[in-house]
Amino acid sequence: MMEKLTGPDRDRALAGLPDWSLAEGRDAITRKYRFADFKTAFAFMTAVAEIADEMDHHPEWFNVYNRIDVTLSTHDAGGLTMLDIDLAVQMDELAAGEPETA
Ligand SMILES: C[C@H](O)[C@H](O)[C@H]1CNC2=NC(N)=NC(=O)C2=N1
Repeated sequence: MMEKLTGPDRDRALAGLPDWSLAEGRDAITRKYRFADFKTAFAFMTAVAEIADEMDHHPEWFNVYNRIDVTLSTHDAGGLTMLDIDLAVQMDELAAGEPETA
C-alpha cells in the first residue's frame, strides 16, 4: 500500500507541479488541459490510458470537445500519494508535445 504524502515530501512534490492545484474538499490534485480539437484531446486520453493501466493508477477525468478536467487521488490510500505525482508528471510530459495545451 502506497503511503499518503505528508510533510516536506508532499510540499516538494506539489512544488514540482505548478500547473496543478489542490482540489476542494478532498485530498487530490486537479488540472485542466485544453487541446486544439477533440481528436487531439482524445489521443491524449488514449495515451494516458495506456500509462495509467500499466501503473494500475487511473485518473478521474471529464472531457468536453477539446477540454479535459483531471483529478488525481489514490482511492486506496484516501488521499495523495506518489502515484498521483508520477501520473501527473507523465501526463504533463505527454501534453507538452501539444502546442495548444493550456
Ligand atoms: C484493484 C486495483 O489495483 C485498485 O483498485 C487500483 C486501481 N486504480 C486506482 N486508481 C486510483 N486513482 N486510485 C486507486 O487507489 C486505484 N486503485
